[in-house]
Amino acid sequence: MKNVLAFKPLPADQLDRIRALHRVTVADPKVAPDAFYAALPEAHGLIGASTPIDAALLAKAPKLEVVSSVSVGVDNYDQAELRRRGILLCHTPGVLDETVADTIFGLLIATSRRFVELSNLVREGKWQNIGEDLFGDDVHGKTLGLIGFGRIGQAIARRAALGFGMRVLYHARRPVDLAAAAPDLQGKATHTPLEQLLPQSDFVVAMLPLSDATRGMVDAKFLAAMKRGAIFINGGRGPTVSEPDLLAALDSGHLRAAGLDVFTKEPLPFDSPLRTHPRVTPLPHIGSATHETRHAMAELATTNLLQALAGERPTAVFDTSAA
Ligand SMILES: NC(=O)c1ccc[n+]([C@@H]2O[C@H](COP(=O)([O-])OP(=O)(O)OC[C@H]3O[C@@H](n4cnc5c(N)ncnc54)[C@H](O)[C@@H]3O)[C@@H](O)[C@H]2O)c1
Ligand SMILES: O=C(O)[C@H](O)CO
Repeated sequence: MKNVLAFKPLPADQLDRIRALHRVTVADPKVAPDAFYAALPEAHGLIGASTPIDAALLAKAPKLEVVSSVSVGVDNYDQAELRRRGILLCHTPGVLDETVADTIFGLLIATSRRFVELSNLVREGKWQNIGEDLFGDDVHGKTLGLIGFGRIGQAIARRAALGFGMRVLYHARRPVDLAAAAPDLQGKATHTPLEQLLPQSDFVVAMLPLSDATRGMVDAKFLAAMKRGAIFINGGRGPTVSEPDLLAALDSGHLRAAGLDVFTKEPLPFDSPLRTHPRVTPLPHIGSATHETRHAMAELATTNLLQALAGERPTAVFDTSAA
């Protein structure tokens, strides 16, 4: 029997799976720091999400064998320190792709058809004539530029190309072998250099992990290269975008709108201009937040944790060797 510290609540059935084999403490360091730090020195496994795990915290956990994240993104964890200490890092790729792609498509439609702004007219009793000044733009038939074309990017491309008849261009670290990875997208998504993708796209969707290479990638130069009147959506990680540069591009009228599920600082600070900007549709990082998908993520994270504690290779280990 080993010691597991759940730093976020888990569904009861997944906690039961762990409790059947190990001792479990549930303590979120932001809510119950005393209980969390009391359990940390004896913990063999950590499971949870959205809490930074840095070198100082890891130094207090000498017995740790595995950190199992209930997320696919692992930028919250000090990967180099985990590798140095020989601690496995596990995550939840794949099980959330379709749900996150649904959310991103929702943002595409909401921004282009001005759902929030026009819904507010109804709520405020201001619905009168819907004239040209309140029309939106079509989504179907337009060009989508995807920045990041991994599991989720491909699920977005599928909706765009197969469901909405869109032309799909993508930029990634390297071209994807569609015949092997996504045969249904063959001939329907084209690897395109960024400098050609940006001026051609009516919508640009960033679906990038946060790394040294992607931090601040969407800056003034990137935004200026976008087509005038285009819409920008961020579903990856907030710090991949310079928020001041995005606001400037919106205020100058170069971009028509932005849909944002992620922000540099979360929860979004009350004084952020992005919170109330009339042409920004902000969401509170809910890409994967459905009952079904969050349960599937917790289930995979639990499986990863139990496998690691049993000395088996977990289903989804994140490769920290590049850190
Ligand atoms: N909003 C949400 O709730 C939510 C949900 C899930 C994932 N995410 C974020 O989305 C990210 C992507 O998830 P995924 O499962 O599709 O990952 P993935 O690893 O399958 O795909 C990542 C893609 O980004 C590309 N990429 C990485 N670095 C790049 C660079 N420097 N330049 C250009 N392209 C680069 C890769 O080539 C790949 O195409 C996650 O890491 C996470 O941060 C957000
Ligand atoms: O990376 C992820 O899985 C999402 O952003 C949820 O945290």
